[in-house]
Amino acid sequence: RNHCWNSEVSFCPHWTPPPPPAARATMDDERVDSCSFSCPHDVHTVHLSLKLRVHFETHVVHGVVRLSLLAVRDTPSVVLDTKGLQIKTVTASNGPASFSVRPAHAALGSALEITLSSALKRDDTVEVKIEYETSPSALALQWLTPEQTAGKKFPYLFSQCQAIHCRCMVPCQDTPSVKSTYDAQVSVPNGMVALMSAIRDGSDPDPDDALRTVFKFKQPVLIPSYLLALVVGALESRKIGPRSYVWSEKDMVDKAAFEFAETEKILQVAESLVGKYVWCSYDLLILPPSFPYGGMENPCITFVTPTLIAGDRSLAGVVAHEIAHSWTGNLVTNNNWEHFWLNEGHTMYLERLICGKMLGEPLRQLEAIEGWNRLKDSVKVFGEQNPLTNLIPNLDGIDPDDAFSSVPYEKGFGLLLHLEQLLGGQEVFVGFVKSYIDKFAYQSVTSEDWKNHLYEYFKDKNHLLENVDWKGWFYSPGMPPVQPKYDTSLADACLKLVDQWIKAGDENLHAFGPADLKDMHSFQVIYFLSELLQAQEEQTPPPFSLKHVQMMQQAYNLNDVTNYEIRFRWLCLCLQAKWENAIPLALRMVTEQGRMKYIRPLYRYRKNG
Ligand SMILES: CC/C=C\C/C=C\C[C@@H](O)/C=C/C=C/C=C\[C@@H](O)CCCC(=O)O
Ligand SMILES: [Zn+2]
Repeated sequence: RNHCWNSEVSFCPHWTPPPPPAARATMDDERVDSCSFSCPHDVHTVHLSLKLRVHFETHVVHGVVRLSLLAVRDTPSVVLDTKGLQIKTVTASNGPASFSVRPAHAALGSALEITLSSALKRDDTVEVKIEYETSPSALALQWLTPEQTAGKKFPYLFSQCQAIHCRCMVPCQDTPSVKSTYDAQVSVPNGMVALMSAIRDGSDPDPDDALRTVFKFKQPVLIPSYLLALVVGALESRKIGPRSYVWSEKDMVDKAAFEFAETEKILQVAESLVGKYVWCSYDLLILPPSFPYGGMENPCITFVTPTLIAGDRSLAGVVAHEIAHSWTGNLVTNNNWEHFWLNEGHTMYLERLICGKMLGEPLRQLEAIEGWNRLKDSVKVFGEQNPLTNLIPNLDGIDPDDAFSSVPYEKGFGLLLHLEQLLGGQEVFVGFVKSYIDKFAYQSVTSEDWKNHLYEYFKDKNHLLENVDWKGWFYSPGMPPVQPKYDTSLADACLKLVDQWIKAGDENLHAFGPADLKDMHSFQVIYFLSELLQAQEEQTPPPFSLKHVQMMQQAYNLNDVTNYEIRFRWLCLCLQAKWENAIPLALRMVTEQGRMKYIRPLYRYRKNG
């Protein structure tokens, strides 16, 4: 049941990766990535070859990286991104090289400038080899002691490179405007397994240390640096489909295999919408509870939070999201982080299309309605005049982590749903999305590239596109200029129950009971609570009293619900109504897992008293 790592050495034996595109013409305008010091106008990293040794005793990764570089114009030097790295040696294949590490920027780290002995002419190639060490405080790397793991016997390490943390792990061009293939060898203590965002390519005893094992990987598909990923731990696997395994520590792996058993079906639905999956394998890694996100779309192995394990597969929508990223984000990539909505808005759109195909269109519509509430929450937290609520924000001098919110996801989705309704419906608009993916696959694009293709694809409907308030959608803060229309057939029952609760006086709260929710899908319960929260925060005075919350617990026993999406909204409602009994439950939720989507809002209630 637990396959031997080596027995899957050639997991994709007959798979030939797609040919990379012809190198895109050098960008005419000096479009820069304000989050990177590297110079994509000078050179492009075509391939990285990594040799990493993971040292748990010091929380350091020792690395040797060989960067294969292609000059896209004449240049005497190469500039890479680093953060907290100790650069030991730098050599170049075209002769002696010197290097200097520039003073550090708080968020962006330090530029590593490499001066070559002979300048590069356009189309020249050169290999630069760098020996370095990471810092124990590298933001990209989360180290766990054995006590912090489920098994308690081995330590654990996982990476999170999106958006600009790869530079803490490898000196590189840490910008999504550059895409490279990679191969890697990772040496770890015996008894532990290393996995990367790549195809597994076997493992061998470490020739330099009998107490270590070397795991090998290859990623022949072009990826941006933020999709480089590494995990090392006492990992086991279970096969869940012809091209998929789940990986986790022993105690979680069987539950994960059940929870994500529909992965292959989701992959096939996605392929039916937007074409062939080019990454060969699709595995899922269930991380320890401290993982800060619902999922991260690392190629070949999506990283997910254990909070998705609801026991009834009801939270697999995140897996649909991460699978969708195999096309939007990982194949067609935002050129820089100001165009992040291209990654996330299209992926939300595909995620909800998959939901509609698998669970029915009414549920896609309900997810869309709930998403509008998510967008309202983010606009409220940032402030409706905050330029970070623009769909395309200016990130000069801003750390992308500080700009992160539901805006690129839900304002981006809202624009695409609006265009679907404007331009002829779902089947028509999915045709555009597939055409956008086919045109820009393996490339990095801006919103201008996307918009030009939209106008080209719908050349007979440009009169409709001319009426779209592009400035309002792209470059204005706050809520969008237009709200899409929705099929409210599933939402209506939720809104009716909300209305009943809000209108019920304290004296007749006994009218409510478990039958109210019995026939509701979990998405409807989530939306019911979401709407109650909206009412609490939008109405003065808040319509939901402490008595209401206490009676709702009596009617529905939501304290015992384990579905994190429901539990999170319920505890927010309890804290909003200042029910002190909820405080220990909320403290348990913010300490037993690290997903920021849940932790940040719950702590805001503490701050607001
Ligand atoms: C305008 C913002 C521009 C760039 C931000 C990019 C990355 C921010 C960095 O914090 C990384 C984010 C990673 C997100 C990963 C998964 C999310 O899709 C899920 C988030 C919500 C959840 O937990 O489900
Ligand atoms: Zn995403």
